[in-house]
Amino acid sequence: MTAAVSATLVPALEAHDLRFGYGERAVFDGVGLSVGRREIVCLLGGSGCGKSTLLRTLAGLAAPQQGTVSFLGQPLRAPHPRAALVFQQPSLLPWLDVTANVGFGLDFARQPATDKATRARRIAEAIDAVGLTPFAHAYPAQLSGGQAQRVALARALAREPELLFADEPFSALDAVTRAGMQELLVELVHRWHTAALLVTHDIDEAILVADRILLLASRPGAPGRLVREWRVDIPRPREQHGEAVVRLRLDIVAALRAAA
Ligand SMILES: Nc1ncnc2c1ncn2[C@@H]1O[C@H](COP(=O)(O)OP(=O)(O)OP(=O)(O)O)[C@@H](O)[C@H]1O
Repeated sequence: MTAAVSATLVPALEAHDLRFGYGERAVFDGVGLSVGRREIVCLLGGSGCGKSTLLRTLAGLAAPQQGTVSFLGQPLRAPHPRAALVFQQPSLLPWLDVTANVGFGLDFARQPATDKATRARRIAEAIDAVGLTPFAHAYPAQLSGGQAQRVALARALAREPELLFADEPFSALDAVTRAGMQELLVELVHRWHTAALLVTHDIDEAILVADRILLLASRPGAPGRLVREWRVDIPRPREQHGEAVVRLRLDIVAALRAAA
């Protein structure tokens, strides 16, 4: 087998037996998962079960007290330059316009150096992909919440990541904007040939977006654990009221109740 072929078999992300806690209290324990190349995995769970903490640990922002995380087959001990993050708040710099905010994503520590032309191309392509070319020189205060989150997405994509970590990226948006952003995310992940790990508490969002759903749940006082997994083979675009979607939603609701 050639090196190129074997490299494609290495998952984007792999974690084994992870534990993280504050003091004596474990937030999650015994967590193992993987995200394949170009795969969209949703980490679904109720409020407070440890989703964000797990995402931070998987992204190298928090060190696990037990277990290992590998990114592209290598142990991960700090945020990886080929990974990008999007959070609930777009966290744009108010004194920079859209182009400069997207470019800022290329200036983070440990990003590979890019020449001026490549940098400009990557920024322009990412802004175009999220439909904001007419706003390329607008400032954050001139953007709607949905547009600001598009800039955050463009800032992540301009880095050409192997894996996009997203923590409830659309939960602050209205329902219509949110539906559009979910479709856009799937389209961009496919177009950029990246993988994505999306944290959400929204069952419908997980079903509409994911290739695979992992359910994280915790009983009161107990650490969060991955309790179920679903492969979502429903063809896209997925209809919210389609038979397969409704059936999967019922199954997830039942699993959430059983885990509570
Ligand atoms: N800095 C901290 N110190 C102590 N406990 C914390 C800290 N950060 C989070 N926690 C606790 O860890 C648990 C998991 O929090 P986390 O934010 O990961 O959950 P979540 O599933 O993402 O919740 P939500 O969906 O409401 O954002 C919660 O009980 C929270 O109170």
